[in-house]
Amino acid sequence: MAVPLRRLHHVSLHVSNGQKLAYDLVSKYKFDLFATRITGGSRQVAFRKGAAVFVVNEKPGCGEEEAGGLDGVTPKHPTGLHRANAGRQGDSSPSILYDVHPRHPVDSVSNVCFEVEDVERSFKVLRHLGCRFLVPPTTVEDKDGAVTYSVVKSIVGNVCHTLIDKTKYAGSFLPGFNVSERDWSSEKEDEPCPVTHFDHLTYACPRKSTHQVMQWYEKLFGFQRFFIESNEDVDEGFVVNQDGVGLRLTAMQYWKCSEAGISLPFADKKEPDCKFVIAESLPHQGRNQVDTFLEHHQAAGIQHIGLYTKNIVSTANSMAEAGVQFFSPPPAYYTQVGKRQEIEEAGHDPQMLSQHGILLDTDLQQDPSSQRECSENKRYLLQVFTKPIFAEDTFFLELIQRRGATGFGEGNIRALWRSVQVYMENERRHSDGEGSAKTVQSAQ
Ligand SMILES: O=C(O)C(=O)Cc1ccc(O)cc1
Ligand SMILES: [Fe+2]
Repeated sequence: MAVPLRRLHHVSLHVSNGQKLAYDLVSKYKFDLFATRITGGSRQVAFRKGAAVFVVNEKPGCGEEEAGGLDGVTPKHPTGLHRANAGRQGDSSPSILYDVHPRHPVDSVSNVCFEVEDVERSFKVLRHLGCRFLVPPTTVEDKDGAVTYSVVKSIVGNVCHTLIDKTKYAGSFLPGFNVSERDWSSEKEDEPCPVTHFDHLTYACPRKSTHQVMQWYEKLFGFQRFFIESNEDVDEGFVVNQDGVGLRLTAMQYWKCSEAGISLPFADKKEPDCKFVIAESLPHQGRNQVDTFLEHHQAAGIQHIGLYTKNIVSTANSMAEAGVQFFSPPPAYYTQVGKRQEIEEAGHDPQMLSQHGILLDTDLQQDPSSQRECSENKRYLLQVFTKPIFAEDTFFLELIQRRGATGFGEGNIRALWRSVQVYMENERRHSDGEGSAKTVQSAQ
């Protein structure tokens, strides 16, 4: 039996320069810094935008090992599964909570933390199914109650999952963190960046690994296949093989309220949570974004995260004004007769979309269940992709606004790839000219 997931709680990043990323997340991507945990051994800082929460962990200095990251938890308690009060500041405080210090050589987004019903039980079930745990069930307390967590290695590269049970915790984030006083629940009406949650998370994986990854998530966490396109082949997935793009995409999702019928205080009906996309490259198609990621990241892993926004134009505008760089397709994209009409029929202005490289794809599938909200029965989605956010050409963010369309647009993927190629070509020319070894930097 799979372990049911309640919801995605946060995504954590491990970087060498936490201050730089904190600055970028707040000043450029408009996230709010809302919780910190700063000890002698580490800095953990949490940022939120709606329900999208990132925890940035600064990598400890050289020489510290993975086990050192758990200091005080596993080594001192090799058999005991509980360790109360670890969150209280003091000598016994572990250097990192709710995660491990990875030994990954480059900055990486490596932990997706899920809330589960029962961490002890999940641990037993998953261990029985062959999972490797980096942290056994561990309890952390503060004045607002207790949280139990455990960290399991996933089948994808350096990705881990923290499983967390917050049912006995009344605080607003996690024990051990100092949370700022502001009321984060209220949503501002005139919010220029209305990002509400993580829409999807995309893994870059080696060729032919998709089935194994899908099976792992199905068997262990009850994920279900989600067809990106109605005529998608079950085995082949959604294949984009045109214009020099050679990608195989397969998507899966889970439900916030599990099949087991658990009643949740925050979700009274079943609804899909964040989708997971597995991307692998097709052979003999030349370079592509997935291979670039695998090379620079030195492992399979989280290639990008789609942030759901209610207004992509305003979100992209305000992020761009603050210095975020987006990939833009060639200007001809917005003047092609078909695309221009498609954009206008969707009620958008091609000129506005072109300013920041926003792409639009219309979904022509017939699915009466989601046509209500769309004009003229057309479902579409708008996407825009940022340039990589770390020093290496690896992880990037995406903004996505959906109008009925639940999948991903093939046209958008091809347009994105063209933009990346133009960008890489310019970078190459630039670095050849300047004799610099630098690859991609999000600039400013
Ligand atoms: O379209 C999307 O948002 C996806 O997430 C699919 C995808 C996967 C990998 C790429 O390199 C580009 C696009
Ligand atoms: Fe995406």
